[in-house]
Amino acid sequence: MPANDLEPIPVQERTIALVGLMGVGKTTVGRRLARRLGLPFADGDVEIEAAAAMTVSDIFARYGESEFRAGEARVMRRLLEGPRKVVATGGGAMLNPETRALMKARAVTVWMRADLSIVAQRVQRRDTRPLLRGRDPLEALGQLAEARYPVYAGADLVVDVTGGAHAEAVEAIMRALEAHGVLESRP
Ligand SMILES: Nc1ncnc2c1ncn2[C@@H]1O[C@H](COP(=O)(O)OP(=O)(O)OP(=O)(O)O)[C@@H](O)[C@H]1O
Ligand SMILES: O=C(O)C1=C[C@@H](O)[C@@H](O)[C@H](O)C1
Ligand SMILES: [Mg+2]
Repeated sequence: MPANDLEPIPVQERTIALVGLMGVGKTTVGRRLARRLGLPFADGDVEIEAAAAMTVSDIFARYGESEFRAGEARVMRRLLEGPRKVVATGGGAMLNPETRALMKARAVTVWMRADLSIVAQRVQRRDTRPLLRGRDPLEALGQLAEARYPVYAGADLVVDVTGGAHAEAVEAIMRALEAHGVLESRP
């Protein structure tokens, strides 16, 4: 069904979709946020890996990025059409126009934004990101930021998560969700 045919849903019933660059904390913060909200958690990359029975790196290596993106769009559709949850999206998921349209209809999108220097340090911990492999992380992330920030900027909420611990990022997102009317006000 095209995204436009889906009934718009109230903000309090929407899935919370975290978007932003690789390494900004979508997975690790998203899992904690879901626990805090008492919602299920799903990770786009994990779901793609489960569907393909291979790692993101292997999908890129064997089939190329465009196949990965097609699979990513299918997984995002399933996650966004399903019950309310917190979703950590893959860093490139929001670039797909269909996924964006579904997000608009079904989710509250939260752009997690952090200084590139911090993100560059974090992504060096694991070599699981094919778009960064063999490249200077700060330079590669800078190029991705240039191309993607205008897209991420279309998110419903922008939360700066620079520097702090995971718990601080969760708090910052909770405050933004509250201000947006997604959560009941807390005392
Ligand atoms: N606020 C934070 N404080 C400390 N470490 C963090 C914070 N956010 C993320 N990290 C660490 O940075 C690394 C990358 O985080 P994470 O995997 O959650 O990012 P991601 O946005 O899901 O990236 P990807 O798009 O590659 O899946 C992890 O080692 C994580 O523990
Ligand atoms: O930013 C991206 O394009 C990517 C981010 C990761 O989450 C993975 O989806 C993959 O490594 C591609
Ligand atoms: Mg992740």
